[in-house]
Amino acid sequence: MTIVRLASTVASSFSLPIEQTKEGRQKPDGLVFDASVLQHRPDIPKQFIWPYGERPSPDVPELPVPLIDIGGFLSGDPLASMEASRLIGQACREVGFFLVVNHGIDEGLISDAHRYMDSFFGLPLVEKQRAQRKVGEHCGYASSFTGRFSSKLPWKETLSFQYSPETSSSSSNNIVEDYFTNTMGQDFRHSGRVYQDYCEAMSRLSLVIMELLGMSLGLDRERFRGFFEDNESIMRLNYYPPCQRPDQTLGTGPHCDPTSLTILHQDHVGGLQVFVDNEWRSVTPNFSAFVVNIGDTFMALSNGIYKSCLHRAVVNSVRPRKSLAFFLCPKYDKVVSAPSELVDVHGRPRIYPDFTWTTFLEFTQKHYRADMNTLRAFTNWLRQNKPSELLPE
Ligand SMILES: C=C1C[C@]23C[C@@]1(O)CC[C@H]2[C@]1(C)CCC[C@@](C)(C(=O)O)[C@H]1[C@@H]3C(=O)O
Ligand SMILES: O=C(O)CCC(=O)C(=O)O
Ligand SMILES: [Fe+2]
Repeated sequence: MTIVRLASTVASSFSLPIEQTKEGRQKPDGLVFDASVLQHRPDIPKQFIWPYGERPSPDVPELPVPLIDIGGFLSGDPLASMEASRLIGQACREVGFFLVVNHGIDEGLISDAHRYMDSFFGLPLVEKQRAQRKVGEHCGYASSFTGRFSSKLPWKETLSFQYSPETSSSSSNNIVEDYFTNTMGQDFRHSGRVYQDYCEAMSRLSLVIMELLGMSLGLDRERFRGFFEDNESIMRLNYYPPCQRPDQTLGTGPHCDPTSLTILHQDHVGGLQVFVDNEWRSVTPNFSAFVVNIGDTFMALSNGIYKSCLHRAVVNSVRPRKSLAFFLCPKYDKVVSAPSELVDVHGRPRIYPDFTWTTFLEFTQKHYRADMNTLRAFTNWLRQNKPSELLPE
């Protein structure tokens, strides 16, 4: 048995809601992902070994991801805005992934956000565990998800935290900065500030993209912007340590994001792959661009017109890889329901039942491990369970 390190206080406090409900498995042994040890091991623990059919292939062709220049839209140029929304519409109907350039976000802020990831993930495991993610919660430090799943573990460590912007009805907030100091101590005030600023920039950018998405669907540009203005989003720092058997494992398994819109920034290493036309394709790193993709919640909001696309991340044996993922999510109790303008056009009925992000998030944390079928499984689950406040009889 390959137990790398037993940390009884942490491991024994885990329960396995997802594995128990979905696959009926038992609690796994006390495997704890200590990257400083595991990254050098020529044999990897069996829980990280993925089945043959799901392992990464060595030569993956590059995906030509559409490059959307939003500089003209930001400066109010009507022709450039129409062109940007047309290209976004095309990308979202076809694949659901695109790159955004000329976004106006300070490169220094992006570099700092990457740099402070090195500081956090470079800490000894016990220190990172001060921010340990608890069972059933989606925020905090997670290493390989040993507490939630017993097989096909992802080769990564993550730190996730909540972000919601200051709105006219909320008092000024330092939600991210406070999270860092409350969980990690005063020494983390500066990194907390960097991620607070980064989240604010991401939230603003996501609202701009929401305007373009609305326009591209023939709606008022304020429609989706207004819906997400009071977003309750998730920021996630993904750190993928080197792995001596990158051919046997995955950094993040195949999934569609259950969230609404993801704005990802990957470092120079590379590892993001998207499943298009029945094959995996890699997305080449571009430091001056953000990779944007539609998530399941926006797919439902667009009545299935825009696609949430399957993707994953692979690891390598030499260099750690970092990515910053901002997951735009609606305010928890807002009802996600496609606007009537997108229903019954071109013979397309309303495809998804109404739901709230609270219910969908809970589904992914307690009942279902996000994969390529999350939205369909959630829809079926909703129809069977019928939360009375959400579904008509
Ligand atoms: C709501 C969420 C669940 C996951 C994080 C996220 O904020 C968005 C995507 C989800 C995830 C990344 C999809 C792949 C599987 C997963 C377990 C992971 O590898 O991290 C997912 C996240 C989760 O914590 O359930
Ligand atoms: O690290 C990456 O490139 C992708 C990560 C991802 O898909 C996710 O966190 O949802
Ligand atoms: Fe993802």
